[in-house]
Amino acid sequence: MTLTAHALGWSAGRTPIVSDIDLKIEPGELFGLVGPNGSGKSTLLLLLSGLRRPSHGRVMVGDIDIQKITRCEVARRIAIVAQQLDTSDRLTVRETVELGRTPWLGPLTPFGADDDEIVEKALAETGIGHLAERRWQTLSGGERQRAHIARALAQKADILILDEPTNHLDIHHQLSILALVRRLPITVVVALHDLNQAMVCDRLGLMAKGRLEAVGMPKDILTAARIEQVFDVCSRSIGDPASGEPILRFALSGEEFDYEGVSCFISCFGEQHCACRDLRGEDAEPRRERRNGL
Ligand SMILES: Nc1ncnc2c1ncn2[C@@H]1O[C@H](COP(=O)(O)OP(=O)(O)OP(=O)(O)O)[C@@H](O)[C@H]1O
Repeated sequence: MTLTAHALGWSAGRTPIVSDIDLKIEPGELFGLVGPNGSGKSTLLLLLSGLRRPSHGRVMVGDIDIQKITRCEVARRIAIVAQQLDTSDRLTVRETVELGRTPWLGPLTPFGADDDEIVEKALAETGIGHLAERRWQTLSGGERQRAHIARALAQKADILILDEPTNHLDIHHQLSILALVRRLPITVVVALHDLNQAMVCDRLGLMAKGRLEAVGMPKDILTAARIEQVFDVCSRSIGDPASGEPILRFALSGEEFDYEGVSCFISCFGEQHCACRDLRGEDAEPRRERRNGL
């Protein structure tokens, strides 16, 4: 199902937080949102999910304006795992995941065997089947995160929105959640801080200062120049020795950065800006000359 933002914006009082977002996310696409802290990723995800009412513009799910349908109708189409979700209810993990079925239940459609099966599958896919009868309050941060993802999967929506789903997770669970997300035959929009993890997305949107700075293929979005401009760090892409897949390495300006066995001093600013540009492989020869001058 297509998810479209038209001239979308949200302001806190008079302060614009997210502005002028035009974006079309295609059915089945894995769309990643990257950007520095405070750039507006979570706000945009809340707007796209219908949990936050836009100050400007609109969000369409398929050809329906999400502000014009009920919360339950939105929830059948869009599931979200937002940041800092919590509950003080004395629920078990299974009961929490069962909440994902709520949009599909009604007086004539009570919780049944099909719902049980969906919940069981969501617990298994997120690797928390063994925690099903545990109380929510006894879970670790990573276990809670996986339970939230299970609840969203159980919702069986056409679009899944995830705000930093790998937060709190150890490396095994980070990779398994990302692999799961990639396998899902639905539209997924995911905010990620790890730019290497973001490389697996079909397309990326780069947020900066509340605006969508660029949208495109990961390799075209995560260029050294853009990373430097938006994140204020130097970066270079190296090939994985086994697969040849690009891996990004980062350094703060002014840090030592090992380049082809040569230790280079990097400065992102002023005269020595060129040293950083050299690391992108644009002009290796002048780099050596300039290094002498550093
Ligand atoms: N309700 C609010 N009132 C005032 N300011 C807000 C509100 N919600 C968000 N902001 C501000 O808007 C900016 C964007 O916040 P948002 O959480 O969308 O950023 P983010 O890109 O998700 O950040 P992070 O990577 O740190 O999670 C931040 O500066 C934040 O402080």
